[in-house]
Parts: sequence; C-alpha cells; structure tokens
Amino acid sequence: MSSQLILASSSPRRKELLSGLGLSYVIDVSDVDESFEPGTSPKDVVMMLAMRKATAVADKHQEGLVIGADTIVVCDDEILGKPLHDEDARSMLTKLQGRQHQVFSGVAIVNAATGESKVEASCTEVVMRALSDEQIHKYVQSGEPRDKAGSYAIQGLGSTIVERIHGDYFTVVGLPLCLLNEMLAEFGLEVI
Ligand SMILES: Cc1cn([C@H]2C[C@H](O)[C@@H](COP(=O)(O)OP(=O)(O)OP(=O)(O)O)O2)c(=O)[nH]c1=O
Repeated sequence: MSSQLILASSSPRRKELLSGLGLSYVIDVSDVDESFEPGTSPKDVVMMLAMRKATAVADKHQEGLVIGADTIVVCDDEILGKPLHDEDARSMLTKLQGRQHQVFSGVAIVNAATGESKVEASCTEVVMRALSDEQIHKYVQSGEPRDKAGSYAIQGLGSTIVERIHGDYFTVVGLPLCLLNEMLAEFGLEVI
C-alpha cells in the first residue's frame, strides 16, 4: 500500500505514539470546532470529533490516509475535556481524586482519495488515588495538566496518581494503538 499516512493532530503524545509503530507519516492539522450537543454520549463525542479532525484535513489532500483522534474523561456522566485554566484543572482533579472514571478515545481514518472512512472508539477505566488539596496544587503547578483531557497525564508525573487502570493504556494517553492497527489493516496497511 503506497498511500501516504497523515496524522491530523497537534498532540505531541499522538505523534510520539504513532512514531513508535515505525510508519512514516506527515502531520497536517486543521482547526476544527470541538463543540458538541449536550446529552451526546461520550462514545459518540469522541467518534464525532475524531472524524471532524480527520475529515477537515482530508479535504485539503488529493490522497493519503488521514488519522484523527479525540480523547475525553468522563466522571459521573460529566464530560471533562482540557482545562481552560489552572483553577479548572484544580476542580477537575478534586472531582477525579480517590475514585474511578472513564477515558474515551475515538479514532477516525479517512481515505482522502476516495472519501472512504472508518471511526471507532475505545474506553478505559482509571482509578485515581486520593489526593490532598496540597498535592493537587503541586501537580497543577507542574504545568502538566494544562493541555490534557481531565487535567492529568498518565504518561508523565500523573503516573504517580493513577492507582490502576482496566483497559488499554494507550486509550488514556490519547491514541489506542491496537485499535488503530486494526483499522489501518482494513485500509490495507499492515503494520506487522
Ligand atoms: C487523560 C490523558 C489525556 N492526555 C491528552 C491526550 C490529548 O492530547 C489530550 C486530549 O485532547 P484532544 O482534544 O483529544 O487532543 P489535542 O487537542 O491535544 O490534539 P489534536 O486535537 O490536535 O489531536 O489529552 C494525555 O496526554 N494523557 C492522559 O493521561
């Protein structure tokens, strides 16, 4: 399969994860509206946004397989995206500490030449350990929560506050690699 791979993401995590598969790819990003109708299910939100990101980039290309992804955290049916500011991060972490929540990641692939597309989602349960206000303050001060859904990064300093997970680790980081591999295979691109 000679089709070029295009990652429609500005996330350094997704770039790092895709690079780990040893595939050559380019990055191209389009600004998309990340809003959604209240009441939309978390799975539908991440699939819709992943597809929006992939389609916006595919529209600019004659050919290539375009990958888009989206990640959200869900706690008590509330969808938590990236924090707007440090106070928002503090309030998300206060809600998440000492209990279980879900992380949903959606992946979309669009063939820019044919318009053929596929979209899937994956969900992982995460248990965060109890944190004092001081510990939350210190973590927020580190700056790490800033551009992360739910205001933490399991792959960074946040590894010290995640007690356990049930499900795929890469879904939490932002790009479910096993699922992506399956989807790429459906487009004729075999990773291994
Ligand atoms: C929960 C969690 C999220 N995240 C990150 C992954 C995503 O980058 C981010 C969720 O925001 P997204 O809106 O999914 O992605 P993004 O804005 O960073 O990048 P783009 O839309 O261009 O693809 O949260 C982590 O890095 N670690 C974690 O443990």
